[in-house]
Amino acid sequence: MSKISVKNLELYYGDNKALKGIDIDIDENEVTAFIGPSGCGKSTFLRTLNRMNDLIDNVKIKGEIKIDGEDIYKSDDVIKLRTKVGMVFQKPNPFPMSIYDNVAYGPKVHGIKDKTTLDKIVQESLEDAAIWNEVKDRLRTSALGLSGGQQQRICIARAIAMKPEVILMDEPTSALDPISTLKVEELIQEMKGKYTIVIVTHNMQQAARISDKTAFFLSGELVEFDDTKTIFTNPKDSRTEDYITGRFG
Ligand SMILES: Nc1ncnc2c1ncn2[C@@H]1O[C@H](COP(=O)(O)OP(=O)(O)OP(=O)(O)O)[C@@H](O)[C@H]1O
Repeated sequence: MSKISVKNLELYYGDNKALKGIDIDIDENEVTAFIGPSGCGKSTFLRTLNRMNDLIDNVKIKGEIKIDGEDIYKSDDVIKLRTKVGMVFQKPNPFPMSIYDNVAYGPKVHGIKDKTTLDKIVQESLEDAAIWNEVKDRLRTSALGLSGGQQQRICIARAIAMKPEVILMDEPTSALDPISTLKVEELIQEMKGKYTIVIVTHNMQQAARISDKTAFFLSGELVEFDDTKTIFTNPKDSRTEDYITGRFG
């Protein structure tokens, strides 16, 4: 079933047309990967899905994005949208506070004060982010003392604590070493089924390993979107084939 439905989406930064009419349906509880060369609009498109581009000056957006049938640009409740559609960034960016407070932060801002409830949310989120066992004895120490890979899983736990339905990830492993990358990839695999995950990656092997569907972007256009297996073994468009075989990009 499609969770996110995008029709003829165009985005301009000033006069620069960065997205040129994107049409895509993203299925629920799957991992969808966005690939393509630098500057093709992957991150821009990802950010439209929870209106992060609203924060950038001079951005104009046309077209339609529906999540669960609701046009997200027609609603004024951006806070509600960003609760439903969480985000994990390229560089792990934990807040300079304890591990516990990082994860409890969002729920607290949303008015949850009861300690037992917060304890439960923190534990469940850290468990879901596959990092509970590594940090359960040091919840009150600073998240900044963790390794980069652990910090990224704390950031994923922080996103999970808001009980999102969709999680957007912008190159979540590009700043991590291979072992941490593997852990985050395994985590993404475990998370699907429960969450709709959309991930931008420069790493084609990663897209092939973890995603169900892959979208290939080029110069602001969505060139091809299909099952990951098809994209990597039998693409229909010659530009997709050129890219995945390393002929450019
Ligand atoms: N904040 C911004 N202001 C103006 N132009 C921008 C901004 N962000 C991106 N762009 C432009 O939009 C186009 C698409 O950029 P975007 O970052 O979405 O591509 P990308 O595929 O994610 O690239 P990369 O893989 O290098 O991150 C580029 O031409 C870029 O210069």
